[in-house]
Amino acid sequence: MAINTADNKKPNSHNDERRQMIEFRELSKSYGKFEAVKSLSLNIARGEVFGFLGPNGAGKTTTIKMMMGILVPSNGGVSVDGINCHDDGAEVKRRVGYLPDNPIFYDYLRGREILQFVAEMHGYSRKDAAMRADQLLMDFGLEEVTEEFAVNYSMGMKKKLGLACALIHEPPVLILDEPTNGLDPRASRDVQERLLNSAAQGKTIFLSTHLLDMAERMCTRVGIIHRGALVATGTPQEIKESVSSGGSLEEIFLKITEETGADTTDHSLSGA
Ligand SMILES: Nc1ncnc2c1ncn2[C@@H]1O[C@H](COP(=O)(O)OP(=O)(O)OP(=O)(O)O)[C@@H](O)[C@H]1O
Repeated sequence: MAINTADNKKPNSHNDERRQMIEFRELSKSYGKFEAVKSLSLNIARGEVFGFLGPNGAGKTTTIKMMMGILVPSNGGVSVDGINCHDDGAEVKRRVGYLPDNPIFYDYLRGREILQFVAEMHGYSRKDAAMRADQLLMDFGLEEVTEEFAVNYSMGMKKKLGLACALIHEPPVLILDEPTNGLDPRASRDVQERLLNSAAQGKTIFLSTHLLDMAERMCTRVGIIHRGALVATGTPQEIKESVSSGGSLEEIFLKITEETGADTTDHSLSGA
């Protein structure tokens, strides 16, 4: 089963083009003969919180790495705010805050130093970088570990520090790979609340996850990727209604990702 959408259409009016913040155009990636991402076409509008859902190995991280210019597409492309992610990675990074699945820091820099360093890399003066760092450390409840080396941070603290790094230059777009992976429920809830605050400020958020309850709580729209192909997009409610009435998103997700193994039926849901 595949649920397809009007996303696959190219924007055909000036208004459409201005509305879109992230545009995937037949984005594909092969590792040797293995197709990890298959002709992904999708538009994400400004201000959307888009959940990119998929089981292990579906192609989420590969897609995000192409968005960040870390991997070169085998075919097609992706742009952020009209800028091609492959051709002009530096411009894209000015507009995007990126949280990798496993954020890596210089182990022997302290939390405050890492944030200041990232802020200065984004062009803030030393004084402004220090102020931004202090503000974010407080926002994320890390004020008690500002002088601790990152090597000693727990997974939850590292994720929060990574998110603070992603937000430090106040980007309009956040691209987050499994933002709550490995967090305990309290830390996960903290991070989700922080992201909802960012969404309320009008940021466009593209996040990958396999946690369906989080997607349901946070996302204005979701896309399900399975074996490299986008098989469904729509609001969580639309997806639930399209497959069966009354089912949870988890049930739908299991159903879709089970059936798509053998079936490529198209199910159109919503426009971009
Ligand atoms: N460098 C690589 N070389 C070969 N195959 C790769 C490489 N990186 C990823 N793959 C394969 O591509 C597929 C997609 O991987 P990817 O990491 O994008 O999935 P994912 O959806 O992020 O999975 P997970 O939720 O487990 O992190 C997987 O089958 C993976 O084994």
